[in-house]
Amino acid sequence: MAIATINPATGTTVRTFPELTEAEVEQKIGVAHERWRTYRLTGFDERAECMRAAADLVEKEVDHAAQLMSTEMGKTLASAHGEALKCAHGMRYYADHAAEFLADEVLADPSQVGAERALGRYQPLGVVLAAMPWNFPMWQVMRFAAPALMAGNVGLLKHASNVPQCALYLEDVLRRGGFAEGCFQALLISSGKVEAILRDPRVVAATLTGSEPAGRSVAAICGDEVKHTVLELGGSDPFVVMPSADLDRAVATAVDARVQNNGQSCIAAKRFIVHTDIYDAFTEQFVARMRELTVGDPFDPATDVGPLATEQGRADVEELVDDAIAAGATVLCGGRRPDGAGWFYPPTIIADITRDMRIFAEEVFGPVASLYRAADIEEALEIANATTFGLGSNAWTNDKTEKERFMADLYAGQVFINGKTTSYPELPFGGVKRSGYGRELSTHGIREFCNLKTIWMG
Ligand SMILES: O=CCCC(=O)O
Repeated sequence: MAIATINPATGTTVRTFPELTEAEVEQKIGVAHERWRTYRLTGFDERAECMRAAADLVEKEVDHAAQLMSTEMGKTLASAHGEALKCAHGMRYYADHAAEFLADEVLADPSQVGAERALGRYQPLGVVLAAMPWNFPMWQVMRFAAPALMAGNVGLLKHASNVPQCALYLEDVLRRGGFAEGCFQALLISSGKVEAILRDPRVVAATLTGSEPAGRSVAAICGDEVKHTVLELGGSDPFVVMPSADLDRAVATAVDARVQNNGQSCIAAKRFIVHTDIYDAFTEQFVARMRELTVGDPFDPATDVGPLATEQGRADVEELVDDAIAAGATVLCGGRRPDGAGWFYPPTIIADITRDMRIFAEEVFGPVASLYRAADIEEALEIANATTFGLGSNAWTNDKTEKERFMADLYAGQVFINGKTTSYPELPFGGVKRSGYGRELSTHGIREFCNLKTIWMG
């Protein structure tokens, strides 16, 4: 795939970028490695000062940052604004808390291990490669970069090929914030160049947010090299609605959760599992609200749902929907692409899904909701967990016992009760099963790329 800004609302190529040569990549890895040798010795205060200065710049330049995101991948301008501000919040969060999260863990009674003093110390690992996706082109990167830099690591970014300007902006804003040359570099390369980087001894670890095949490939190479990885690989999140739920709130959140980011979020609710007693009432309102949404230009404030980010992405969504229809599923709204330019796809709800349909098992990365009827909580949980993914999950109920059941038995990295699954710097983020492993954000995210060194002094 060419490295280019292609406006998904029109399909026109706005700007292309030459791919780095192998020699240029080699030079950048060298710069990163050299930089790390001194950067690792800087203190938290110095790093925090740069991080806060960069956060100030992101806030000041929020309009520009948002414009880049909407142009490159089609999210609505309002959501792009929100994403840029979320980056600034995450940057400040780690600037404020890194020292506390990475403080020495001193053994209160060192005599237990025959020492005068014993402790665990978090030290940076070195040069880390981040392979990041286009769907949250700034937030996904910054939630790696902020903790990694605050911990004393340096970063190389292999961003998705359709968001090069976002990648270059982030490199630039961190440098202008005061991070020295080489602390964070964007590599404009195709995925074919990633293996050599992962195998380079100067690159010590990798984090990837993206597809399952991409994650498998990075994990296999890093496994071969015995290098640490964190993987966040999509999901097919369940959204269970029980009879005691506040139906209006559940429906409003269902719509928002499914069409957020034009339907392209790994933690978007994708499978709506509704108790039979309220199935008809929920469905009627859900369909009505999905139909009301305005699909169009992401720069128009009236737009709720912009285009899908890539032509291939829309073709993938269409293929899953068409496969379900051909096998007997019912389309309650949407289901057909509009005529005209751009990679638009309408908010869609599909019912009567059977387990042999691809849509039952695969992640739909577009504004398409799959609807299921459950006779009781056992069946709801069974359907919810009948997936190879395990990223986020949602349950709507006001019954105390049911809340406990969902917290205990939804097999996922995150369970949100009566609310939309959302990432927060303050909470761990990650999955189980084929949604990946390791955690981003919170205290856990910053520790992922640290060597917890045991120190024993006699
Ligand atoms: O696409 C993955 C989730 C992104 C987020 O909301 O943090």
